[in-house]
Formats: sequence, C-alpha cells, structure tokens
Amino acid sequence: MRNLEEVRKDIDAINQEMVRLFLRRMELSEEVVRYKMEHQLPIYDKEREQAIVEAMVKTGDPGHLEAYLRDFLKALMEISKDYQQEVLDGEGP
Ligand SMILES: O=C(O)C(=O)C[C@]1(C(=O)O)C=C[C@@H](O)C=C1
Repeated sequence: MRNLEEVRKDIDAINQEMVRLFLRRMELSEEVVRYKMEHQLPIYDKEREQAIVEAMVKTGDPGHLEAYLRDFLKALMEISKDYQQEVLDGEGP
C-alpha cells in the first residue's frame, strides 16, 4: 500500500485538473444561458440532463461507482443552473 502523502499528492493533482475543467465548464454554462436568454429558452432542460448522465454512465463504465457518478454529474448541473439563474437575474459578470 502507498503511503498517505503519495496518494494525497495524486489527489491534489486531480483537484487541479478538475478545478480547471470546472471553471471552463462554468464559462460554457454562461455562454449557454446567454443564448437561452436571447432565445427565450428555459434554463432547465430535463432531456439534456438525462442524456448527459446516461452517456457518461455508458462511456465512463463506472461499475460499482455508478450511483456516485450520477450524483456527481447531477451536482455539477445543479451548480451550473444556479450560476445560470444568477446570470439571468443580472448578478453575473
Ligand atoms: O445544455 C444546456 O441546455 C445547459 O444549460 C447546460 C446544462 C449543464 O450544465 O450541463 C445546465 C442546465 C440544463 O438543465 C442542462 C444542461
């Protein structure tokens, strides 16, 4: 078994990548909501969310971690929608 410090180093590296990707995803989410505002479309798109989760479960092949992957993706989209609502309300950048 590897020691705690080594494993934490790997987690730190993953966190760095994830933060970069998360912030990029949020930028794209803002782009989407600005499009939606212009075209009078609702923030919430149930079909799109379901399609994302199913596609990621299929390609990610998470095995026994499937429920956690589903929770992770749903949490990401909740955060994305919160941000979109903020932009819509005019509180965004
Ligand atoms: O694809 C969209 O329509 C988005 O607004 C993006 C996004 C997401 O964060 O993935 C957010 C809200 C929608 O309910 C679906 C997906």
